[in-house]
Parts: sequence; C-alpha cells; structure tokens
Amino acid sequence: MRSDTIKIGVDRAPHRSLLYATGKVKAKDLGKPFIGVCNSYIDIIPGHVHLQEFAKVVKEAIIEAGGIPFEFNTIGVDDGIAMGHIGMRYSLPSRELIADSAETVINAHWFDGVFYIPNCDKITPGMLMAAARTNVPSVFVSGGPMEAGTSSDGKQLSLTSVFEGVGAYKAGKMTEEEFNDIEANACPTCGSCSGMFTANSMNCLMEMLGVALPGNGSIVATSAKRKELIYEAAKHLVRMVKEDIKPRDIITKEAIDDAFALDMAMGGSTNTVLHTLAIAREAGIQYEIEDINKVAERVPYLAKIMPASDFSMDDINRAGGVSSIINELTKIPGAIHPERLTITGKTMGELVSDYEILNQNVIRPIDNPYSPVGGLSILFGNIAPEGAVIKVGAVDPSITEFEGEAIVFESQDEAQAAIDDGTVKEGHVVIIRYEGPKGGPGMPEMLAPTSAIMGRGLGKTVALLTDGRFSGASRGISIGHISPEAAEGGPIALIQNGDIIKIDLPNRTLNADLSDEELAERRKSLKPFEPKIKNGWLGRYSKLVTNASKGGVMSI
Ligand SMILES: CC(C)(O)[C@@H](O)C(=O)O
Ligand SMILES: [Mg+2]
Repeated sequence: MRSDTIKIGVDRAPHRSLLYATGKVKAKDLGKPFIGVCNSYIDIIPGHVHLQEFAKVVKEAIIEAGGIPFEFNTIGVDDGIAMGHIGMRYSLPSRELIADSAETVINAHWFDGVFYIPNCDKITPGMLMAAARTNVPSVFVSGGPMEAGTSSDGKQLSLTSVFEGVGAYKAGKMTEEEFNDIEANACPTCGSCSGMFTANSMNCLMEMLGVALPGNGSIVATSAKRKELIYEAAKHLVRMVKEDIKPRDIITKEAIDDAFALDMAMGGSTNTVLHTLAIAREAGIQYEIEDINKVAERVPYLAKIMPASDFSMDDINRAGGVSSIINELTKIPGAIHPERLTITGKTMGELVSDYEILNQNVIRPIDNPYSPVGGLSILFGNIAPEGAVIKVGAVDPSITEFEGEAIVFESQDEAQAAIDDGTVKEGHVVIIRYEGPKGGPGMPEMLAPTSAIMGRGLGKTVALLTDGRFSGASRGISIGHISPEAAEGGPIALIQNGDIIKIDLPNRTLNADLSDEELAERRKSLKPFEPKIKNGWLGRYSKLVTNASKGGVMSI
C-alpha cells in the first residue's frame, strides 16, 4: 500500500505515534487503506455550506467499507459573489491552488485513495486535476445542485434571472417590486446554482468521465438520495484501492472525448472547455481544442437547461438524469465510447443501460434533437487563430451569422459603463480585451456585461468578443476565450473601433474584415504588455499561466 511508507517498519515508529495521536487510527487498523477525504466545505459559498455534514457521512461510509478516513479541506471562490469586481481575478487561479493543495496533502501523507467532495465552478476541475496528477485511486461525489427558485407570480428562477434583472431594472424595463422579488426568491436552498452553469456542467461531466456515479450531476443538494451515492462510492473506492484502479485508467482520451460529447448534448458552460483541456493535460493526454468541433459535429443537442431554457437541473433529474442522456447517445454509432471503464468496475455502457428518458419534453430523444450538432462551438479566424468558444445553444436560433462594427474596450469595467449608459448600440460588436488568463490576470468571468446586454433587449443585435471568459449563466452572441490573448500579442489587440467583424456560426469562423498586411502594419505600433498586478499570487500566476486554448494551466 502507498500508506506503508508512513506506517511500516522501525523507522516509522514516530509516524505511528503521531497517527495514534490523531485519534483516528489504532494499531489494529494499520492494515486498512488510508483514505483522504478532500472536502471543500466553506461558509461563503451556498454550494458548499452543507459539506461539513456531508463529509461526516462520507467518513462513516469509508469506515463501513473498511478504510480509515482523514479529512482535509481546499479553499473555494464563489464566482457569483466574486463577480463584477477585482475578486473575480482570483476565481480561475483558485483552480490551480486547489489542485496544488490537494496534491500536497495527498502526496505528503501517502494516502491509498481519495474521496473528493467538490461542487462549485473551480473546485471540481481543481480536484479532477489533482486526481489526474497524483493518480491515486479516487472517487467523486459532489455537493449537488440548488433547487430552482420560484417568483411570487410562479415563474421558475435561477441566478441568471437576478443578473439579467439588474440589466432590465437599470434600463427601466422592470419594476422595483419585481426586481426585489427575483432577488429574494432566485436562490432558495444550498447547492450549486440551479441551471446548466459551470458547477453543474462539471458535475454532469464527471458522470460521463466515469469518476462519479449516476445522479451525481442532477440529484439536488437537499435530497437524501445523495447519501446513497456516498455509501456506494465509498465501497467502490476501497475496492479500487485493492484492485489498484487509478484515475488515469478512467480519465483516458476517450473519456475526455465523451465528456465533450455530453457537453454538446447538454449545452454545458463554456468554462468546461477550459477545465476539460486542463484535466486532459494533467492526465498526460494529448487533446487539442480543434478536436472539440469533431465531437460537436457528431453529437446532437438533446437537453436545453437554464440559461438556454427555463428547465433546471432538478427538471433534468426527474426526466431521467444525465445517465439517460448518455444511454441515448450510445444509440448513435460512434458518438461515444461506451466500452470505457468507470469507478463501478462496469463499463459506461453497462452502467447507464437501464436509464431511459422519462420526459421527452425536457430531454429530447436522438431522433428529435434541438439541433443535430452540439451546443458548444470552437470558432477560428484572424481574430482567434488558436480558437474561441461560444455556447451556440444559448444564442437565439434565428441568428446564424452576425456582422457588426467593433467598439473596443481595454477592460470589463469600461465596457460595462458603456453598455449601461447606452453607448453600446444595435449593430455593435463589443470587444473586451486584456482580460485573458495573463492579461486580467485570471481571465475574469463576464456575467454582468453579457446579462446587461440581454437585460437591455440587445441579445440579438449586439455581439460580445473577449479574451476573458463567461459564466455558465451567460447567453447571447458572447464569444470568449479568444486565443492568443491580447496580453500575449494576439490579434484581438489589433482591432480598432469601426472595424467590421464577421461571425459565422455554422462554419465556426470569427474574422475581422482586415487584410494580413493591415494586421501586420498595426502590429508595428503594438506596445508590449505591462502586467496590471506584479506581486503576490496573481503576479506569479500572470507570469506562468498559458492561454485559454491550452486550458489556462500554469506552465514553466
Ligand atoms: C455564478 C455562476 C453561475 O456559477 C457562474 O460563475 C458560472 O460560471 O456559471
Ligand atoms: Mg463561474
């Protein structure tokens, strides 16, 4: 066992003394596997407030399965609370801290297995990166989604309703009473926000990766059914330790491909592209951003969830859950790889074979999809030679092509002010640059400007382009992750007010109507990038981080 390193032999007597002092281990238990419980309990994130209690059940379940649990915590950032101010610069970098800190505890103490408890946006990918990096047998059970909210007049609400409400209220399109009602009712319980936002997207993707059990993505946080997931996962983990089944046996290239397939079928958050590429890198898998479009071409869009529709994750759960979508995808020859291993010891195909779609209004069958191609798309062109990401599933279906005039902002704050005061008008393509991983730093999520555009009724007539990123709750013609980013001299830095920008969604292109000669001429007067933050964690991050098309991982 890995843990023999800290517990066997004369030299390890001091270590055993300390282990006994924790009160968790007796001499008779030394032969049992040592299981790290990597928790993400924190009081400031509604998706995580319940995880102290959750971890108690996890520890009971591990003991019952024959292991010895040792809990430790990661940090976390609530993207919703960190939105729209300097705090958002810490969100994506927190993913690296989570991966690094989990690696530190796991490897310093030689755990034999790890039970991960993630939930919100950066915690799930951070923990998956740690699992892929340490390659110690692992299972995941997330905290679960929030229940959807209901307004006083009976409409289903989510966090999107509040962010878009801000835009509508400021534009005089919503009464104060309605606005206050939404604020009070949008987020009624603990759990990750109720739509197909980043947290739930990643928690669904874990089912498809095979590292979490059916139900992980969609059973609400408040349901007692999540306890059953915990007990089952603990049993599998102890078995995996004995059989030496490691994360990289499960997170294979085929699994990454299939994670993107589920993303296509469910219209996941654009952030999943960033995170899944980062996880692939940690697992030592060669996976390029252009590979994602091949998946998009063969996988139909089957489930529209908020913000692309009014359905919540709870609605998806009642309609058959993620496993019913995976099972549906197995019916398309070559769409996914059902023969892959999962933590259950069964293949993915065997695991989901009993799950049927229970409500075809909510989850469409493959012969009646929302669209024959997936809900996410990677665009390429002279503004984005290394790629850009759009959630096509959350663009109004009447829009396939868009042409408009660039209006350029060097930061999110400037752009937000211009949207709010009406400077941004129909026909504009809002460019927000120097907000990438290096430029931000930290590639802030821009839910406030995308929601302001929607809230002001400009969702079909204004496009937004950025080297920053979006929330899973963002919708409209919002294209992010433009790579290379402005701070590394990407062509987005060369765009000027009035340039004509052409977006072609079916052909997956994004171009400025500028010749190569013109771009080369403009490049001569491009000033070198001066980092906004030079010290501390974000200063170090800005120096080492790679662009979004490489997963925004840190690299030396
Ligand atoms: C606050 C949200 C909705 O969680 C957002 O950060 C996202 O990425 O989806
Ligand atoms: Mg987020």
